[in-house]
Amino acid sequence: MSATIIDGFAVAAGLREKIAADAAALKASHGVTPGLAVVLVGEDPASAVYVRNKLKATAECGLKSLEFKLPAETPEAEVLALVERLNADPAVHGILVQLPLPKQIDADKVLGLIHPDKDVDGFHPLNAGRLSVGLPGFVPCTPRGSQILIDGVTSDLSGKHAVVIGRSNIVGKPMAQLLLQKNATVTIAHSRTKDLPAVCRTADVLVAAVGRPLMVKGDWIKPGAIVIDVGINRIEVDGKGKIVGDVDFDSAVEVAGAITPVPRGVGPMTIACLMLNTLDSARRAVGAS
Ligand SMILES: NC(=O)C1=CN([C@@H]2O[C@H](COP(=O)(O)OP(=O)(O)OC[C@H]3O[C@@H](n4cnc5c(N)ncnc54)[C@H](OP(=O)(O)O)[C@@H]3O)[C@@H](O)[C@H]2O)C=CC1
Ligand SMILES: Nc1nc(=O)c2c([nH]1)NC[C@@H]1CN(c3ccc(C(=O)N[C@@H](CCC(=O)O)C(=O)O)cc3)C=[N+]21
Ligand SMILES: [Mg+2]
Repeated sequence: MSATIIDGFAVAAGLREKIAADAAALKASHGVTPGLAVVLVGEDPASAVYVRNKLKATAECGLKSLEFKLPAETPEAEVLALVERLNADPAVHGILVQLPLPKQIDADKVLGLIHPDKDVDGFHPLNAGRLSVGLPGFVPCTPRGSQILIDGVTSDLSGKHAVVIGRSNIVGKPMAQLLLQKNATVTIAHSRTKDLPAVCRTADVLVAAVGRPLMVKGDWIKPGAIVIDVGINRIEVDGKGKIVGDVDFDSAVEVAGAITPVPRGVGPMTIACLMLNTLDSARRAVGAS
């Protein structure tokens, strides 16, 4: 038996179409175009791909994007000043500071300065707190997009065991919060977890957000489980660069019930949810929601 392959690329395209229609309606009713500011410090080649995909998606959805490319050696104070300027700019509804930041810059300081009402990444501690206590706020894009894909293949997570591998503030922890809201029984695994394969084998839903290429093997997976592969890893195969996930897709697809590929799985959903958060932010700013 081979798993259903979850087409994140297609789901994301559908989402972008809906966002484009809603953005056009907001423009007609309130004369406002949702604006997203992306701040990129340094020349990380992986970041460049994401930034390019974001620009494409904003154009497709009829959103305005403002790009700020700063040299790698930019002092922290300058990044903080830019964030303050964007906080004060009424044409900017969303601010995204691409991570990782160069080492002279304290990421927590920068993320904490982004106005929580413009925090479309959902990384500000206020939005993280809101998610954890069940108040409305911005939900981080990757977990939000992953949850949409999970909802597409199962309507009831109640009492199901969900295992999230990874406990980062940007993926693992908020993913666990969303699954908990759906009444799943949630386990968060990480680098100190003992016998990770055995823990994974008990998962009805397995989310891998680790950053270790092809780590999760087919024999770690419970037959029929939903497998969401968040990992984006660049590796060399026969001297050629290739992107793979944290899941060994070829062995996992034989065991899982449904699985996301990499690329064209979670990645495009992250970007679509960023557009969604930016649209939501603009709606709130003009009192249209
Ligand atoms: N598709 C998308 O849109 C996105 C993809 N990504 C990708 O997702 C992956 C995870 O990203 P991110 O959360 O930022 O990564 P982090 O490096 O911040 O976190 C990785 C987590 O994995 C855990 N971990 C590391 N090694 C192991 C191991 N051998 N066994 C079990 N757990 C382990 C770490 O544990 P500990 O806490 O103990 O160190 C940590 O909690 C990356 O590949 C990244 O590129 C990220 C964001 C968006
Ligand atoms: N402040 C901040 N917010 C982020 O959301 C953020 C970040 N920093 N830093 C880096 C990670 C990673 N990330 C991805 C976004 C899109 C794809 C994506 O479009 N992936 C496509 C193409 C992959 C490719 O060709 O490289 C796919 O999986 O099909 C992947 C990964 C967002 N991140
Ligand atoms: Mg993907």
